[in-house]
Amino acid sequence: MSPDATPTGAPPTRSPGSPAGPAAVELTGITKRFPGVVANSDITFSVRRGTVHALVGENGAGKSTLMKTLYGMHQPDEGTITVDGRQVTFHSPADAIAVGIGMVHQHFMLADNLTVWENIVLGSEPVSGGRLDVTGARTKIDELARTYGLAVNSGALVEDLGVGARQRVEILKVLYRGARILILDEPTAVLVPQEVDELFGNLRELKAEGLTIIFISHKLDEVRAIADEITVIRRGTTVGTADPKAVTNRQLAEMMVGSALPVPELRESTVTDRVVLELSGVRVGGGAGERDVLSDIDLTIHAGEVLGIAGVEGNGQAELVDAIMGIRPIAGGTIELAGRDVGHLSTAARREAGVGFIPEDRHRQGLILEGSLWENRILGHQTRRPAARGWLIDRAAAKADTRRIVEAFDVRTPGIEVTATSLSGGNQQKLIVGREMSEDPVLLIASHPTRGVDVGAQAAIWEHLRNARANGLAVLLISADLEELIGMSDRLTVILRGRLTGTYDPRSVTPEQLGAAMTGAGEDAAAPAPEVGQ
Ligand SMILES: Nc1ncnc2c1ncn2[C@@H]1O[C@H](COP(=O)(O)OP(=O)(O)OP(=O)(O)O)[C@@H](O)[C@H]1O
Repeated sequence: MSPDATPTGAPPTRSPGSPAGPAAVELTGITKRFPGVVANSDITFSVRRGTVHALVGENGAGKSTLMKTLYGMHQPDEGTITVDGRQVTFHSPADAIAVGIGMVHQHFMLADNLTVWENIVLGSEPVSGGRLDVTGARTKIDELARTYGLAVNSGALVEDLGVGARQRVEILKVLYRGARILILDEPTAVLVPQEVDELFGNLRELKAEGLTIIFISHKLDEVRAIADEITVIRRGTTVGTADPKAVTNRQLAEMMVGSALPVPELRESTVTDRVVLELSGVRVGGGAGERDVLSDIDLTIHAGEVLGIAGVEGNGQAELVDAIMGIRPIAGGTIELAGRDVGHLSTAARREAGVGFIPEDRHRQGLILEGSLWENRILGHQTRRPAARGWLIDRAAAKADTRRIVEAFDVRTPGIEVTATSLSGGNQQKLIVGREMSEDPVLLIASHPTRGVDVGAQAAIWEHLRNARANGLAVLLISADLEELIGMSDRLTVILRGRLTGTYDPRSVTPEQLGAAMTGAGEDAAAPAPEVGQ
């Protein structure tokens, strides 16, 4: 450990590079530079065979870069990679796959309109006698699924699967290619608690079969629950390796960012009686012959109020957000913003009326990845100040405001001319949150606002939300992180199969009760919350 990284109440650490058992992976002296940034600087990282090894560190610390190097997506400028005792040089992921390394990315890469087995074999189709060996492929997949307890129906269409099942398909896909070393990039970010338990069960089975798992995560409780060892990186360098049984969250957070762990909490109520958003009887159709994806949605949010929505992914939250933002048409009901019917306005007109939007998928809806940071600043806000001057884009003002956001939201970047794609995931998220909270929106639709950000940045985003709420912002908060939902909401509701199924008081509800309501098991337990601010 470097002396400046020594946290107070130093956690038990081992110097990196001296694992007890045989190493499956040994990275030595890895340095990787990008223009203006040293993403990895002389990193040493060692993973014992048959263990689960977590990699933690603040946003932009260099975790993904290191894993992409191990997976052959980047070539290191310096350093060596050793897999199972043999030094290797990768020119592409195909080379990494050939020695048994597989990577499951945060953004799933499955084709929705294909079946599970088709997705799994895609790119390495088995051929027998010049023809696609469907039976052979399916038998092999079913065997893998059984061996590792990865329950999926290989004949199902991927579009019909929930997030947890999709992730199992991604894992099966890398196992099918013979991976013995699995890299998982923030695998639990999109999962609800029950799914996290299932995933951890799967990881234990994989480990029991001798596989090695490396995973990146910002969720320190989970890291301590599943990992055999934890390596912390900070500003591109290895800080140390910790024993999860002996280290606390606080010590880990201090190793990562040099600050204590934040807790989401709202403190005093700021809820007013001024209604900002009102949905009455909103219905969204599911397409020809399909049942509605949203039915009878009644919902009110006041100025100064955060309404949290809990739900297992795929229960209508994406459609609800799309309906409010005008991305999807409504088939019935009304949507009023500050008393004005906006239900049939375009997305641009709704934004113009003061709606900020932090989308669930920052790559598809939040950013132009190849655009510069300042161009991304004006994305979706082209007609508004500071970017607009009459019909023209005011570049100087847009750039100045981008610099302000970078500063205020601590976006770690060498400048505002770099492309969004060159930012780390967490820093991309901070840029979006900063953009959407600028221009004083009256309503903020926030889908997973702190997904993928480190504990320090999470605390900063919560603080920005709290301040804006105190100034009268109404927030619709959707999050898979129940602690965040409970801590940051004035009122909570659960979405289940396209309906809102009860209101909960965040001051008394437990994550377990919410979890039960999310799966439909706790419908009876729905206790009406005192109507806040009405
Ligand atoms: N393709 C790229 N081009 C330029 N810079 C890059 C590129 N990829 C990463 N970087 C930079 O390298 C540094 C490390 O980024 P990396 O994505 O590895 O961080 P991370 O630890 O995975 O962060 P997060 O937790 O936010 O995902 C950051 O400063 C990032 O901006």
